[in-house]
Amino acid sequence: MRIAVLPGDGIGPEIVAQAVKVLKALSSDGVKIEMEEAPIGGAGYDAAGDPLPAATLKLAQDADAVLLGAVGGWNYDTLPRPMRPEQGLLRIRKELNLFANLRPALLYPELADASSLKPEVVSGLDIMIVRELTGDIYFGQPRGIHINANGEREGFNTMRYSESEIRRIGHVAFDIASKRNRKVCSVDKANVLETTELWRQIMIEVAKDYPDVELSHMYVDNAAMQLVRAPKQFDVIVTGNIFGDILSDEASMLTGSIGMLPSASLDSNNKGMYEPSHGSAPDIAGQNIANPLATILSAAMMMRYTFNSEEVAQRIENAVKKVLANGLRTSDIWTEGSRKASCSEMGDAVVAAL
Ligand SMILES: NC(=O)c1ccc[n+]([C@@H]2O[C@H](COP(=O)([O-])OP(=O)(O)OC[C@H]3O[C@@H](n4cnc5c(N)ncnc54)[C@H](O)[C@@H]3O)[C@@H](O)[C@H]2O)c1
Ligand SMILES: CC(C)[C@H](C(=O)O)[C@@H](O)C(=O)O
Ligand SMILES: [Mg+2]
Repeated sequence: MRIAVLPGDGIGPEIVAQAVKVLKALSSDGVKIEMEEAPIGGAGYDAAGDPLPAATLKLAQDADAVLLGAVGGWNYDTLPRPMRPEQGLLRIRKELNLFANLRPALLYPELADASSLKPEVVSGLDIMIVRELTGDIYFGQPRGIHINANGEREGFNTMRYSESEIRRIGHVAFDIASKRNRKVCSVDKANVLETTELWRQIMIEVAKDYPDVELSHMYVDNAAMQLVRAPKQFDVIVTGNIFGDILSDEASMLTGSIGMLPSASLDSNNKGMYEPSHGSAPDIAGQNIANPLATILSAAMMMRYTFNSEEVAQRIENAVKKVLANGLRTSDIWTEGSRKASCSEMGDAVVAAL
């Protein structure tokens, strides 16, 4: 297993170091893993004047999988847009054709008291959010800020999806639902936006190939409300890039913290990049207090999706469960009666539990 390790910025290096510890522990147990590190985001800009240095992209292209921390930081916000850390992330997703972003919102029973919702509303929660990742308003042209006919500045972006882009993410969602509880909820804003009216039409077409999977549709504003009212009604949610970005952060709080939500970003051959759903958390960077579990659980997803090793994936997930069951918590998921752990202590505990 050749893994490109891209720690990035802020808490990125702190949380990635914990996932690397876990991978090294597996490696010393006979799983063959080679890892090589490279800078991305602000670290890429600092090292090579580019948030996605050519050497980093090459390393990622040559690897079987990529482990990424997070990118971004306040000191980069005034750079010209192409130089900003977030552009490095968007470019690597596009370059590697990682169109399918899987964000599982799963409540570990031990964290029921850390969830933003009452235990009876969230217990047993297991939702898979399938977010399209290489299209939508993120990439649509034209975009920019120009002077309009009234002589004032005007900002504009274009929400755009082609039929084939919608179809391929639809198939990913239905394939996943076939192996779960056979329900896909497609989230759109078809009452207002043509792009998502097409989205809905294509989802209905894709559903014809999956007679045992039930398709429903929901407007995104209602979906945001339903996620906190009755989240267990969902099995698989499929949605576009921008709605998926927002809904997955919302769903993370049902699981206790944004620090618990892993992700896999896959191409059509399950080559993938694995990263927590959260960002570089500049407000807590450098303090060794970030929750590394989303990153460690992303490494488990890497074993499952790219390396086809369900057994190793479950070993990592079971180790996380064990640590939580033992009452260890980083500050974001800490509740009365549990023991507070730093980022590195949490990583050490998962390694010990392996
Ligand atoms: N995939 C990515 O690399 C990614 C994702 C989101 C945001 N960002 C970037 O990160 C920077 C900060 O963005 P933001 O503040 O909006 O979002 P964020 O996710 O970085 O942080 C939001 C809040 O959640 C907390 N948090 C996040 N991860 C945590 C963890 N593992 N443990 C404990 N607490 C955690 C932070 O401390 C903060 O209070 C920006 O530059 C943004 O563009 C990057
Ligand atoms: C940093 C940003 C480009 C990114 C996104 O919007 O996709 C982040 O919020 C995420 O969820 O991975
Ligand atoms: Mg996001």
